Amino acid sequence: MAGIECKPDLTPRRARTYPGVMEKDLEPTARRLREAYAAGPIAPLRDVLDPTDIDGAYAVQAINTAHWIGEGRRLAGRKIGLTAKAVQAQLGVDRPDFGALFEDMRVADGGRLDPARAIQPKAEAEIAFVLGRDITDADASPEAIAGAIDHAVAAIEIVDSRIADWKISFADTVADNGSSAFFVLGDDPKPLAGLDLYSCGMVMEFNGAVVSLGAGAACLGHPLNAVQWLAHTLAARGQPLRAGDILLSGALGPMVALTPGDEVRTRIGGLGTCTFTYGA
Ligand SMILES: O=C(O)C/C=C/C(=O)C(=O)O
Repeated sequence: MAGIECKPDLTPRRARTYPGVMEKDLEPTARRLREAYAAGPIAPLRDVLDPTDIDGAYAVQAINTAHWIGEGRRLAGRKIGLTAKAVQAQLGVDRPDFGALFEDMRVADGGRLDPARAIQPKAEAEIAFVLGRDITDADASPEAIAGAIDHAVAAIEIVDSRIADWKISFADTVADNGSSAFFVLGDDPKPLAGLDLYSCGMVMEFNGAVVSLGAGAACLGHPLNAVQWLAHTLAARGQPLRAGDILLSGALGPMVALTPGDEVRTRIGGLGTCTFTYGA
C-alpha cells in the first residue's frame, strides 16, 4: 500500500464531530487536564467523556499536544502504554495506547527528578527505540519497522496521572496524554542486530531492592510489535512517525510508585542500565 504522507492537523479546535457522536466542545476538558499539572489532580472525566470514547479521548489529547507545541514545547517522540498484561491488569484496561513525549520531559541518565514536578508518579522499565527513518506506510512490514530503527536503549518511563488516585478509565488515561510525565534514556545505544529483545530480562531496583521484574516478551509479545502497532496507528491517522523520534515501547513489568529519595536503577539484558534519583 502507498505510504500516507500528510502533515498532522494539530490545530486546536473549539468543537469537533466524531463518527457517531454528537458535536461537542472538548477544549474545557482539555484545559481541566492542563491545569491539573499545577493545581493538582482532578476527578475522572466521566461527566464529559464516556470511559469507552476512544475518539473523544484522543481528540482531547490532540488539543493539548497542539496547545503545548504552540507554547514552544518540542515534540521528542511518543510513548506506547498498556502493552504489558501486568500493567493492563494494574489499571483495569485491555489494549495499548499512545501519548506525546516532549523534550522537556527528559531526565538525564544518573540525574534527578524533583518531586515538586510530579503528582503521584510511578516508574516502569522499558526499551526505547530511536528512529533513523520515517515510517509513513500504515501497513509497514515487521522488516520495514526494524529497518527504520537506528538504535535501542534501556529506558525508564515515569508515568503520572492527573486523575486523582489513578482512578482512570481507558478514556481518562488517553486524554491525559497516556499518563506520561518524564523519561530517562540509558547512555549505551545499541543497533538492533545482535539484540534478543524477546527473551531479554528486565530488573528494576529501588534503593538496591528488586521491585519489578520482566522480559521483552511481556511487551505485546515483543517490543517491536508495540512499535509496529504505533507506526501503523499513526500513519493511518496521517501523523506518521519521523526520523529522530524517540519511542518508549511500553513497560516490561509492573509499574511501581515512587517515594522521595528513591534511587531507581533498571537493567535490561543486552542494553545495560539506566538510573535516576527521585529527589530534589
Ligand atoms: O499508557 C497509559 O495510558 C498508562 C501508562 C502505561 C504505560 O506507560 C505502560 O504500560 O508502559
